[in-house]
Amino acid sequence: MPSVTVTAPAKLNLFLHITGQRSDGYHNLQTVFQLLDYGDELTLSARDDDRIIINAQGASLNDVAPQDNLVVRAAEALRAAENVNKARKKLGADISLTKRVPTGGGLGGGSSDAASTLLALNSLWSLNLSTEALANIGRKLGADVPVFVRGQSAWAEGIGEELTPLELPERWFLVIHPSCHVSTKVIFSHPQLTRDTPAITMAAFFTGPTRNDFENLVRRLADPVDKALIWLEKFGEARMTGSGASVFASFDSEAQANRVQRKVPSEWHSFVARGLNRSPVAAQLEGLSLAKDR
Ligand SMILES: C[C@](O)(CO)[C@H](O)COP(=O)(O)OP(=O)(O)OC[C@H]1O[C@@H](n2ccc(N)nc2=O)[C@H](O)[C@@H]1O
Ligand SMILES: Nc1ncnc2c1ncn2[C@@H]1O[C@H](COP(=O)(O)OP(=O)(O)OP(=O)(O)O)[C@@H](O)[C@H]1O
Repeated sequence: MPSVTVTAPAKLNLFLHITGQRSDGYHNLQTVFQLLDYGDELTLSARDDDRIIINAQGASLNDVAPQDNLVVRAAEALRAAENVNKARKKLGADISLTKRVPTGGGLGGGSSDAASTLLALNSLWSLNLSTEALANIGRKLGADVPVFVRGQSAWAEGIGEELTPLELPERWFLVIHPSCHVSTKVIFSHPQLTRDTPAITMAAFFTGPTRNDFENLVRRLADPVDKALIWLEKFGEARMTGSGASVFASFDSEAQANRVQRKVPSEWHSFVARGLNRSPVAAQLEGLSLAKDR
């Protein structure tokens, strides 16, 4: 059975404005997704029966049952999709997941795992679904899945699914995950969340002031996030990503980011990553297509 190893890159939200709330409760946003060269790793192979078996290793997935893992939910959603010919063959897979991205960190780790699973199984199962079809399946698993399916850093509007690819300047990021978890659902439904930031243009992102609308609220609710931001602000402009709890600052070079990382207090998890305009997943899957053609 052919197998393939793919990355599931993490993301940062370089800014995040909440511009309104829809009648279904979801919030309209403006954000820039910056993909990172740091992520989880998945190795997948097709099975000749219809079982989907996950073997997850690494940090912080202890409380997630296998059937709730976004990897398994993505595989099941893919084979249940309308445009998949179910009569053709058994669609099963063995999937091993190595987690590196802190869970619930605003780094999109679970969403990226789901997207990489959709992309890899589309190829391994020879389904030939379009990127558009995969992004639509992904959207039902999480608002952040489509950007990872499309695989490019992007300007996003709507609930995060209206994407315009961006070429961002090359930067290095120091990301700190203070040891606390912020629930996306809880923070989105908080009565004190700012939900009426006026929309800006894409050009204003590059030139004007922006912020993360969750940040002030999360700082008040989660002391470790406040402490991490105060610490990181000594070295540059520090900001929270997504709905928290991770915070980041950007640097011109890897050496500068590494120098600051060496000073990070030991109670916080941290990593240094380069910003990517393109996800490595498409290139990783090209190798699989070539092997299948041989
Ligand atoms: C904060 C961000 O990470 C920014 O990139 C995303 O908007 C969140 O994306 P996500 O983690 O994939 O979130 P989902 O799993 O889709 O949603 C979790 C919960 O957050 C709320 N939610 C999410 C996205 C959104 N635009 N508005 C919302 O109100 C909903 O109550 C939803 O039930
Ligand atoms: N493979 C997975 N990796 C991480 N979390 C998973 C996975 N499968 C299910 N989950 C569940 O999804 C929740 C969200 O995880 P994730 O790491 O994507 O959050 P996040 O980084 O805050 O995401 P976002 O920035 O999209 O809000 C976790 O708390 C966990 O219970």
